[in-house]
Amino acid sequence: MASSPTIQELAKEPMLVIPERYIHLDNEPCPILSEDATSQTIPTVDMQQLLMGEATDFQLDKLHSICKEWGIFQLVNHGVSSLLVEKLKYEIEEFYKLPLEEKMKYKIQPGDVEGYGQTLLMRDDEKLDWADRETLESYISELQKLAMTAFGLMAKALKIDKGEMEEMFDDGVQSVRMSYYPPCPQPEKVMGLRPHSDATGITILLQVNGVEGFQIKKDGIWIPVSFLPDAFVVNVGDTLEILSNGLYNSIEHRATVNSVKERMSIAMFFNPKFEAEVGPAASLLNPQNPPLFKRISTEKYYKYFFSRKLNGKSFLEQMKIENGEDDTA
Ligand SMILES: O=C(O)CCC(=O)C(=O)O
Ligand SMILES: [Fe+2]
Repeated sequence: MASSPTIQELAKEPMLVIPERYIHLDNEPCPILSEDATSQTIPTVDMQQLLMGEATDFQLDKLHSICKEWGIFQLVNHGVSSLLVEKLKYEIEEFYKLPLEEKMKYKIQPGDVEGYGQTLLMRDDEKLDWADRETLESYISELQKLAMTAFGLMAKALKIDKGEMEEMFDDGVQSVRMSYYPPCPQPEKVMGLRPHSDATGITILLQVNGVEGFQIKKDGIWIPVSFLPDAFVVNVGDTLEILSNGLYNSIEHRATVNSVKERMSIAMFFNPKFEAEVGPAASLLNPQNPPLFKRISTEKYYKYFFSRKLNGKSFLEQMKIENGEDDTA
């Protein structure tokens, strides 16, 4: 989608009616909240408490039930320096303020996955230069440590072999999506980011400029999420739902826009490593608990990952074993 990097530019034109191309006719109840969708607070997980010896069992049980029932939480006391986070937010905001010509220097090239435009940024590529490189690099490495700690705790909570989690996610593939959602004169007709679940293990989301718009679908209802100051929003992705054999919930979510203020977010995705296989953890399976999902190579998984259109929980649907039959063998 390298051809449409200009939603930000488009939004600068005086406009009362939005171009057809951006109108979502298939919107489930329009992204503007219905009257009864009160803002609920998603559960909070305190990393410091989790890592404290005595509290561990209680905290782990709490983490476990949150991942099962919600698949999403605010992570506080996460240990990432707030100075670093504030610096990153500032630099992202400054980047989007640059004139188009400047931003276009970072334009995504055909065949590339990184750059200014509508796509993902991948790590480990020397051309990364959006925000000050050092800030983004430090943020990525801090979040990588945090994600590995979270995976370790989840393995404990799931009572699976730690090795099984590590096998899938240690030295895994990370990707980043920075999103800029301009204000829109008809916010009820468009979608910032359409409903989807993340194909990741976990995603760590940071809201950049304090403007809200992130919503989750819980028990069939869209719920707006208010970000706590200094918190990350962490969500379970499809591969963790699969690894946990359906115990953990890869939550469906979307981003809405408003008519007044632009919104920015940065999502870091932690995916399985290339050599791994995606499937339920063997240590969870037994005759009473048969696999609910197929096991596939990450090669197949990534083929899907890069070709997919965001569409609800369609990947998980595809991965489900119907009638106990595994047709991937
Ligand atoms: O911008 C947001 O708040 C959501 C981003 C998101 O869900 C994604 O990038 O997958
Ligand atoms: Fe997402």
